[in-house]
Amino acid sequence: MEKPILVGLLGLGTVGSGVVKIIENHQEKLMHQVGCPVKVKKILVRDVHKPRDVAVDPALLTTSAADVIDDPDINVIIEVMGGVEETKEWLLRALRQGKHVVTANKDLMAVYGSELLRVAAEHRCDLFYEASVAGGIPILRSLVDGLASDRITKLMGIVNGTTNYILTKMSQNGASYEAVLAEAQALGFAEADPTSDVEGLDAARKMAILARLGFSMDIDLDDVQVKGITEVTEEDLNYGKRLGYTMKLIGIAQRDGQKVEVSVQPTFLPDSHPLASVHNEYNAVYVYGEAVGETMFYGPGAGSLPTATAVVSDLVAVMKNMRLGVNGHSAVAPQYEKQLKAPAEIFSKYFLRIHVKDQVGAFAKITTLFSQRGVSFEKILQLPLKENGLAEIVIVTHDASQQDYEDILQQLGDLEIVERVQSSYRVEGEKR
Ligand SMILES: NC(=O)c1ccc[n+]([C@@H]2O[C@H](COP(=O)([O-])OP(=O)(O)OC[C@H]3O[C@@H](n4cnc5c(N)ncnc54)[C@H](O)[C@@H]3O)[C@@H](O)[C@H]2O)c1
Ligand SMILES: N[C@@H](CCO)C(=O)O
Repeated sequence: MEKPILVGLLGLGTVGSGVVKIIENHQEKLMHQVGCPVKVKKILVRDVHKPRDVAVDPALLTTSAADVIDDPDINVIIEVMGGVEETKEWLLRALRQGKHVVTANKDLMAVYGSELLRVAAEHRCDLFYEASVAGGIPILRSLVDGLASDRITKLMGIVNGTTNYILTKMSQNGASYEAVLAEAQALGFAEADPTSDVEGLDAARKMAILARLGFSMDIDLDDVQVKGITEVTEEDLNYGKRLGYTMKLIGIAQRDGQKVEVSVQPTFLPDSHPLASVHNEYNAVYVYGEAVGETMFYGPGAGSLPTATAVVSDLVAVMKNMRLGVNGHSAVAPQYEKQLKAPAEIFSKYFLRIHVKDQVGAFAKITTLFSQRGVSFEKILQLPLKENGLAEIVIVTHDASQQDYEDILQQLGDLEIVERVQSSYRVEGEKR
């Protein structure tokens, strides 16, 4: 029998347990694909005595990272422990010793991906990170290989399972935000600190990775405009329903000419849009290519086994490369210089909900602000409020530039008749 490929695992939590299960349960298939057995040789954990939901030989467990990273027999390091600074140092150490790396860590790849990929190439090592974006959906490989011949112009996706789970349950069952977040944590979708899920940062990291690959530009996390779902209310979701919209946390990366925009924000989509029917922890990424047109990739975006599938598929890719002797080509330097759009160059429709004093002429003052900027209304609702002398106005605009819209919002806030701006969201996915 051929010598086995030996794997070192960093982390044995939700994803790590799934990785161990898949490597054990699919041994025959892996063997068929790569022609030799695959064995987990060492696993880094924090507590060797902790009960686990996967059976592992206690002799494999260690609390010393060096036992895994510096083991000369280990060929591939699988990093599923999370963290950024220390994790980066450990992975650099592994790469410099000629070990291939597979990681599910978008926090790391969004910030240090370019550096890690460069060091991997210098040492003729593979560094794959399919699981870092959209869990079980093979979206990175689809962009890099499947759509390699096309020019991608837009990526639009639901790339965070936790927030999609929360928005789905809030809107379908009227469940409370806190209760559903706790459910998502119990189901293993949420990050150890779910702030990065609900405040949009997790999705922003994934969009930075997607945009970098899709547009072949050095997009940084700081280039992504981010807004999370913490301020989304039941009233907003209900108004959306009345207007035929579904609320989703949407990542958008769009290229017009040489200029790009990348953002993550709660967004209203028409109910008929394919992304509107992506529910619970499922993810989907819409990819528009100049030649291919529209494609959509759909699947589970989080969870133990779906994510582990992507990790182990990366492991298979590393092993196939090892057999062919072609490791170390996973990094392709960006082809284009990054050019970000200015706010005056970013266009969309907007949903706006404001509370105004129910007085003669109030509405005219509001419409004047919009018309001065050349922004027209597509839909308007006005309802009296229980609160004394106030009315609620809901507006959906036609296309407006982000610059014009932000200026209007600021001027609305200064109007004496406007009590408060309740909420404001981008509206996407309608024919322009
Ligand atoms: N859970 C998912 O659905 C999912 C999906 C895609 C990507 N990811 C990513 O995969 C990684 C792991 O996620 P998870 O959900 O399995 O997290 P987890 O918290 O369930 O597991 C991480 C494990 O690593 C261990 N660990 C962390 N630092 C360690 C250290 N210094 N030494 C020893 N052990 C350490 C923790 O004790 C924990 O058991 C993260 O980067 C996450 O963003 C998770
Ligand atoms: N917390 C992440 C895990 C998958 O990356 C999510 O909810 O999508």
